[in-house]
Amino acid sequence: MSRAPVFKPFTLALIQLGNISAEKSANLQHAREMILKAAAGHTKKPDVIVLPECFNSPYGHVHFPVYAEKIGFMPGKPYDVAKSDSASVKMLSSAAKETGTWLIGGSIPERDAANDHVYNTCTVYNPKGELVATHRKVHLFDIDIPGKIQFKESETLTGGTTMNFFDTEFARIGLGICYDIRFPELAMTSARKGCHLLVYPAAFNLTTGPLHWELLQRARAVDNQVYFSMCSPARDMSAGYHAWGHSMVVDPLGKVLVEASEGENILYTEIDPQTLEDARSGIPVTTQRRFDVYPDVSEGLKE
Ligand SMILES: NC(=O)CCC(=O)C(=O)O
Repeated sequence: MSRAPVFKPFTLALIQLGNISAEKSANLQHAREMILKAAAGHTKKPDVIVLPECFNSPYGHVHFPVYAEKIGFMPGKPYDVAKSDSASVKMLSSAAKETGTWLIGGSIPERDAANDHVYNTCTVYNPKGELVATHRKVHLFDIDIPGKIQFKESETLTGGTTMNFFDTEFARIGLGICYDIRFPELAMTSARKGCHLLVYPAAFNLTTGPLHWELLQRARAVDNQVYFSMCSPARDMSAGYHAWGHSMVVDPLGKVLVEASEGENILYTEIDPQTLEDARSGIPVTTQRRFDVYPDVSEGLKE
C-alpha cells in the first residue's frame, strides 16, 4: 500500500441537500447549483465538498432499481467520463472541474452492467473532474424496530465487498455510507491504513437519528483518533423517508466541530492536523494496541 500523504490543513464543506424529489434531472440540477454555491460561499474556497446519501432519487428500496445508473468504474483503471452512461457522474465530474475542488458525490443507486446487481454507491472526483474512487455501501440497512421503522435495503440492493479510500494532496480520506458506521471494523481498518478523515454520506431517520447519529460519529472518531463526518439530506416530512439531517463533523478528540439543523444548509469546517497529532500523542492508543491479545483483529488489517 502506498504511503498516506502528509496531513495538511484544509477546508471541508458539507451540503445538507434539500428538495430531493422524484424527478432526477431536477435533483441533479439542484445538487449542481448547491455545489457551485458551496464553492463560492465561504471566506476561503473549500478543498473538499460532500453531498449526502442518495442525493439523486427518493430513498427507498422500491426506488433504487428505477433510478440506478451504470457507472462501470474499475479501481486503478482510467475512466472516461465523456463516455459514461451515468448522468449523475457527468454532472458531478463537471461540477468538480468547474469549481476546482475535490467532490465526494454523496451516493446514487448504481447498476452493475456485468451482474445486473444494484448497489448504493459513492463516487469521488478530483479537482480536474476525474472519477478517482468509488465506494459501494458494504452493510445494507435492514432494520425492524416495531412501531417505529422498518427498512430493508437488501430487497433490491447488494452489499459492496471492498473498503475504499483516496488520497488528496492534503489527506487520505476513507469512505463509508451511513449504516456502515455501525460496523467499527470498517472505520478501524480505514484508520489503520492511514486515513486522517472518514466521510460517510448518510441518511439516518427520526428513530435512530436522535439515538445514535452523534454518538456513533463521536465513537468512531475517538476509537480511531481521526476526523469523522456524516452528510445527510435535509429533512422533508412530505417524503417517504424522513431524514434526520444534523450533518456533522467531529474531531479526533470526539468534539463536534459543526452541526447542521434539519433544513437545507452548507457547513464549513477547518480540518487541523494538529488536533489529530495532539490526540495521538496525548492518548497514544494507536501505538498501545495489543494485537497479540486479539490476533483475529490484526488478521483483517493485513495488506
Ligand atoms: N441509510 C441508512 O443506512 C440509515 C442508517 C440508520 O438510520 C441507522 O440507524 O443506522
